Amino acid sequence: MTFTEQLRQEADPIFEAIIEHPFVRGIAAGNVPKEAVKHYVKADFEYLNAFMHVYGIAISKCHDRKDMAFFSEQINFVINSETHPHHNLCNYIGIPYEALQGYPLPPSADHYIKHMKHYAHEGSLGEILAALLPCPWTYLEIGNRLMDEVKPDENHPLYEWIHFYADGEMENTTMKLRRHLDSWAEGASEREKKAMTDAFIKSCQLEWGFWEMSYNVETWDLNPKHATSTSL
Ligand SMILES: Cc1ncc(CN)c(N)n1
Repeated sequence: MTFTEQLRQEADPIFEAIIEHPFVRGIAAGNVPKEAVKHYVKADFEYLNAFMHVYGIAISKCHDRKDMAFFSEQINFVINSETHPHHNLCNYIGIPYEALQGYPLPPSADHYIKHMKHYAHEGSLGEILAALLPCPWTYLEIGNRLMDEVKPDENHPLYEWIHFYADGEMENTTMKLRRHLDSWAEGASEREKKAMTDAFIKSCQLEWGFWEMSYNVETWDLNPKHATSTSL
């Protein structure tokens, strides 16, 4: 079994919990509460900005141009393509995309980006890859599962969202990250493999937490101004 196959096996209950999450079930049924979608898009716009920052830091740790090219293509993909599913969600709730940008992150999303940035600043390239991988991998599995289950046609309000994540490009990104991490793991010590596993499992849990945060429209409980600054 490869290292990433072992990670996937260990994280299986979390992947299943994500697929069964009420927000994801709402995407399948085309009836997610609109407030939850609005909360999700606001947080996800900032989350993807942080994700690109982490890719940028990963580039600074690469020695090989092929690796640099991979991370820079991923930044390009987020900027130029991953806006499509956001536009689909914005059309669904009838709010312009621009109106949902620049908001401070709710606690669970704030935790997730700080977790990734921790590995970006303190970790090896392998630990960064492990922290990043659940982002495309969980969405790829959501997309594939919903395609199989729902077989949405163009009348489904979230057809484009589902198609986007079930598409070959997501598979491509996930496979490239997996191959990279598998080859890193071959030369890693037991201590580093444990750290990579920890980074991966926590990112999976934080993916679940992101859906939960959106569905429950999570906010900071005590709300003085300083507690809500974006801190990116
Ligand atoms: C929180 C989160 N995780 C993953 C993805 C898919 N790139 C996303 N858009 N947002």
